[in-house]
Amino acid sequence: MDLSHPVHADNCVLDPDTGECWREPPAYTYRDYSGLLYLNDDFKGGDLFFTQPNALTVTAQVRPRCGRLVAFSSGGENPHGVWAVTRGRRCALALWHTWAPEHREQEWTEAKELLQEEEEEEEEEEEEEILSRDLSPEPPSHKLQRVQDKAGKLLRVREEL
Ligand SMILES: O=C(O)CCC(=O)C(=O)O
Ligand SMILES: [Fe+2]
Repeated sequence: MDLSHPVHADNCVLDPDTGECWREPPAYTYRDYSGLLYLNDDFKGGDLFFTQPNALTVTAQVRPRCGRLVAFSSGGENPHGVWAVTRGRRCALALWHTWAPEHREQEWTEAKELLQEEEEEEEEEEEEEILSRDLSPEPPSHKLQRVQDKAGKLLRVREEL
């Protein structure tokens, strides 16, 4: 087989003899999802293909087209390679997504914290409002009870007195 990119998995070391894929260095073990964005199609050969863990049996093939994006999970379940480019130049942008917290972007963390703060403030305001209603001189016709639902969101359950 003449290949531009040998068969591999993106986050583990593939052993085609056993079909196992070792999630250890030198593999980029923190990769969770892979994306390939193709930037041109004026070349010959260079199709992306997926195989079974034996690295031989081709299960799917994708022709790069300008603007085509291929996405797949990065593990041993997706061994893939690239056939030889026989004419022209093939341009592609490889992208990887990780859930690993140590690779989290600082801005992402900050935005998440800001949103969390805002949510907590809103909850506090709501709580104060409910308390002040309960303390009002007129006898309340309803008692508001707060219940924490599974997703952690606050639900108000009106309980008739
Ligand atoms: O260029 C492609 O189609 C595949 C590249 C790839 O598999 C990789 O960079 O890990
Ligand atoms: Fe890859």
